[in-house]
Amino acid sequence: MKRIGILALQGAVAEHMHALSKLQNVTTLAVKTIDEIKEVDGLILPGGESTAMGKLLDYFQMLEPLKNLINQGLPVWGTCAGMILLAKEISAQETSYLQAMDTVVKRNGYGSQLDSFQTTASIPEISTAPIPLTFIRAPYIESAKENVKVLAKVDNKIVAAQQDHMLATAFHPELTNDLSFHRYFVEKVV
Ligand SMILES: NC(=O)CC[C@H](N)C(=O)O
Repeated sequence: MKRIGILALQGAVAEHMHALSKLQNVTTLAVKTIDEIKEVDGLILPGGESTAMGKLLDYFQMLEPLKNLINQGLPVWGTCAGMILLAKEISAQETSYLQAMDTVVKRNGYGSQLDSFQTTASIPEISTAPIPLTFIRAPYIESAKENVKVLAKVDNKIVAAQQDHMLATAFHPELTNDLSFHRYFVEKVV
């Protein structure tokens, strides 16, 4: 049995818990403190608003301890805002947060909320079937070092990537019925 935490300071927490509840051999925990995070085998940083989540992490003095846990190998998956939190650099922004993945991320890379969209992509590492992708005021990875494995591109922009125990998606698998990214995280990354 693997225990997956979802960082529950802000954002799409319930949706990830719901998706994970459909998998076998997984229990979920909405985590709000570093002590709770130390109890899980893997952590999801959900979508939401990266500035708000970053401020909350800072306010609750969780930024440095979480950064250390990730550096020590805690498996993490950042979706959308979570992907922004994981990036070493955020394009056109001075502050970045967990500085864990060797990526430069562009926030709101597709424009405003109204430019949210859905598409499908074939991502062989994740699933043999095409995967539906939901982008909501999404970021993309502008550039990544060669130790970052690019999993998917949409319109030639990197939208899913993995670096060792860290997974990042610009889109929201928890808002679709496709469980392949959740399964991949739990089985292959954690
Ligand atoms: N769906 C999302 O997580 C959107 C991310 C948001 N636009 C941000 O910059 O944090």
